[in-house]
Amino acid sequence: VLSYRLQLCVSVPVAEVVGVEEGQVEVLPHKSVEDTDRDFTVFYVKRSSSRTTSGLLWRLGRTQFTCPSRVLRDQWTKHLRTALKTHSPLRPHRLLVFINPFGGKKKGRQIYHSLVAPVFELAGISSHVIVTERANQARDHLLKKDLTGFDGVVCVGGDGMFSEILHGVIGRTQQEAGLCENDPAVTLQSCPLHIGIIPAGSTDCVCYTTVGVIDPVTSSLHIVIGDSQPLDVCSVHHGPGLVRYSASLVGYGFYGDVLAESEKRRWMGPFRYDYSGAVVFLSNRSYRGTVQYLPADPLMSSPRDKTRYEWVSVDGRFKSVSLTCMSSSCAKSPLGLSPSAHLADGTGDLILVWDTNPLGFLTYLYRHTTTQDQFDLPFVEVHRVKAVRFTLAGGEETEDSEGLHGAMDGGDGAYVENGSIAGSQQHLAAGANGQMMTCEDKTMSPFTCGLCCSKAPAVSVWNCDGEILPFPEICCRIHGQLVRLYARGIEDGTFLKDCTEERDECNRTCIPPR
Ligand SMILES: Nc1ncnc2c1ncn2[C@@H]1O[C@H](COP(=O)(O)OP(=O)(O)OP(=O)(O)O)[C@@H](O)[C@H]1O
Repeated sequence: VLSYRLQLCVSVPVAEVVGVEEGQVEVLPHKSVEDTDRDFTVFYVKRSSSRTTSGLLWRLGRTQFTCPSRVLRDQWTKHLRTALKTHSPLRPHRLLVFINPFGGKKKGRQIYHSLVAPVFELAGISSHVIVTERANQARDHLLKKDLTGFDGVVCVGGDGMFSEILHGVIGRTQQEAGLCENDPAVTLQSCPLHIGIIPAGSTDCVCYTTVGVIDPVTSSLHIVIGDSQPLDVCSVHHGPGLVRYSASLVGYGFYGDVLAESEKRRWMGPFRYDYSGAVVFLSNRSYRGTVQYLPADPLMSSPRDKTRYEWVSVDGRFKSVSLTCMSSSCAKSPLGLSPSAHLADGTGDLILVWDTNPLGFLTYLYRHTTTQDQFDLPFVEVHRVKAVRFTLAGGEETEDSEGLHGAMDGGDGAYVENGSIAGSQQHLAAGANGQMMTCEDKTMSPFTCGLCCSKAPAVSVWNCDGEILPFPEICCRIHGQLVRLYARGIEDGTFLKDCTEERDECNRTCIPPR
């Protein structure tokens, strides 16, 4: 606990002290040092509530101390630095930083050098910075190059850039562990490298969901103090192989169509999403399909309780089928696609929106922008799941997920590694081991045509974290806590609400005991 002589008292947990410097020092917005013999400056995390977002903005707080002598000053700085090392073992020392210079408003480089690098330098972090020259450069680097000595990887960019780094970090870990990523039944190894996200994209959904604000300084402070937030990841498989990993949204129907439309209109910039959303909404499409899901444990289960978790199958016509491992919130939808989804409980939320009339679907979409419950509608259902499989209606089966079924309907409800991809599919079709629900009664007769297209397509595409998957038949498995982010989830800001002085310009910090 630090205190100083004026009436003001600032309490800072050691874990939130960013650095200690001799002299009277300023770091942001510009570095200045007045080197005096008896002074030292302590930098720490200072919170302030954001009027526009749910999370708390973090700022670099700064307090100067004057000691009676230089000897005493040196004792203070030495002891404080030792305390930081002892109390914060997860603080990174060396980071690999990838900057996408073309993400969002193309300000990645500027954001990093003016707001983030000074904070890293203050915290004594050495960084190796790579400004990417092409898509997938960061992923390839992580898969192939020597990563010895790095504690973490920092992504300066948006969700697409984060996805690249996610694929690189997961792929590298499985390579080194000798595990086959193609087999959905294999339990993947969690990744030792932490990932930090400095938001510099268009949507920055993963950053918003895991930190609560889109703010480079807040994110850089989470990195330097070594915060650690585990994250579930979904692997998406098609045929005999892995297609992609997803941290936020795997969506078919509406969300797939919006992405496909917006890709055609890249020239419009970020506005293309709103425009494409309107076009797809007006085209009023819905798609037939069969969704099979493995429900998550309803209550805490024991590996010895011999409970069988059975696949559930639903068949019908859907406006959208979405699977998300996190709430997937963003500035436009502050509570997100599934507001109570957990970041790291090993489950995903499956949201089925049955075919309905346009007004009903508009209500569903609109509720994402408000605090109203978007699941409290008769044509929407949501399930907490461990795995999902989607096939086109008509009974054509693909071979992709038979291994998953075989491995995952085992007696203790746990995943069982099973090298063979064969043979356990029949029980689903026959309904012997799963529940088959045909929900024609929930399904409205199809709208064949909307305002914007003359002929409704029979099949949509999947939107996997902003990438189009052109094949409809996929199976997905949630991998609990596969990666770790330098974050801590969204902090509760209610304790700041009563403090009228805690604004950006305020020098005080009010921190409740943790
Ligand atoms: N140097 C580069 N040139 C072209 N594309 C790149 C480069 N570096 C990265 N990319 C690719 O650009 C894509 C988009 O980048 P990014 O996610 O950073 O920005 P965004 O699309 O504006 O933001 P968001 O994904 O949050 O909407 C990523 O899929 C990434 O693979």
